[in-house]
Amino acid sequence: MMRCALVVNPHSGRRRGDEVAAAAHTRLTAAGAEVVVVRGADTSGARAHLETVIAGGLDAVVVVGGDGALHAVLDLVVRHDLLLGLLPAGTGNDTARSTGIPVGDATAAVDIVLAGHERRLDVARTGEGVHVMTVVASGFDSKVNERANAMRWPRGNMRYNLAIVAELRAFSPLPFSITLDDRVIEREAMLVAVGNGPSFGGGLRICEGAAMDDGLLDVCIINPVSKAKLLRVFPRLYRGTHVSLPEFERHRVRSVTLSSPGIVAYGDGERLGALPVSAEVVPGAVRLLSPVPSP
Ligand SMILES: Nc1ncnc2c1ncn2[C@@H]1O[C@H](COP(=O)(O)OP(=O)(O)OP(=O)(O)O)[C@@H](O)[C@H]1O
Repeated sequence: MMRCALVVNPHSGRRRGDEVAAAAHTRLTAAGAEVVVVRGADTSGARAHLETVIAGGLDAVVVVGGDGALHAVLDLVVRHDLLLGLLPAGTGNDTARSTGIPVGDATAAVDIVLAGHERRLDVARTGEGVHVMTVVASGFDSKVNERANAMRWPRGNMRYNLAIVAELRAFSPLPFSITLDDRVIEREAMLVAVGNGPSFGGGLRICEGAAMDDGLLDVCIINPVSKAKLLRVFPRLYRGTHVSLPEFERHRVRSVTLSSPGIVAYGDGERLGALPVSAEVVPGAVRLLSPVPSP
C-alpha cells in the first residue's frame, strides 16, 4: 500500500487548495492509499510537519498547490528520493503545465498519481542549496516582483499589472556578468532567465524549448529592446515565439552564475535573494508521477 503525504497549501490559487485536497483525500483513500495530511501555517511549518512524516516512512509526497508550494518541499522530496505527485491548485502552475498534468481537473490529476508512472526530471540547485523546478529569473521580472511585493494595494493580479507599468517606465537595461559553465560573458540585458522548465509566471514561455529531462539548464537572455517593442512583443511570450527575435539569446549549460549589482533573483516565483546567484543542474533528481513515464 502506498503511504503518501498530501501537502496542502491553503493559500494557493485563492484558497482552492483545501477544496482540491478534500477531493483528493477521498479518491486516494478509496484507491487504497494511506494518506497523511500535512499542513502548516506557512512554508516552514509545512516543512517541519513533512519532515516528521518522512521520518515515519513515506513513499510519495503529493503537493496540492502551485509552484510555490512545490518549491517549499522540493529539497526534502529530492533528498529522500520520494515520488512526487502534483495536484495543481495555484494561480500559475507552471510545473504542471510543462509536464502535462491537467490544471483545473483535480480528478484527472489524482488519477495520474494513482497510475504511478514515474518520470525522472532534472532540477536546478542553487549555490545555497535551494531547489528550483521551473525558472530562476532576474532583471525586469525580479524588479516587478520586488515592486509588487512592496505595494500594499491592490491585491492579486492587478498589483502585478500596476507594478509592470511602473517598472516599465523606470526600467533601463542592466549590466549582467554571466558565467556559463567556465566561460564568462558580459551583457546589458533586460532579463536573464535560467530554465529547467520552459515557463514561469503562469504560462509565460520565457525559456521555450527548455526540456526538463535533458540534463541541462537553458540560460535565456533578453538583450536590450525599446519599451515600445517590449510591449508589442510581450504577448509572444505566451506562445514562446519570442525566441526567433534577434534580441533573444540562449545558452545550454550545466551550471551558471548570474551577477548584477543591486538585482535580486526569484526561483519558482519565490524570492531567492540578491545576486550573485549560481545554479547547477541535478539530472534526474525528481521522480515525478507523470502522465508519461520516462522512456
Ligand atoms: N504548504 C504550505 N503551507 C503554507 N504556505 C505555503 C505552503 N507552500 C507555500 N506556501 C506559501 O504560499 C504562497 C503561494 O503558494 P503557491 O505558489 O502554491 O500558490 P500560487 O501563488 O497561487 O501559485 P503559483 O506559484 O503556481 O502561481 C507561497 O509563495 C508560499 O509563501
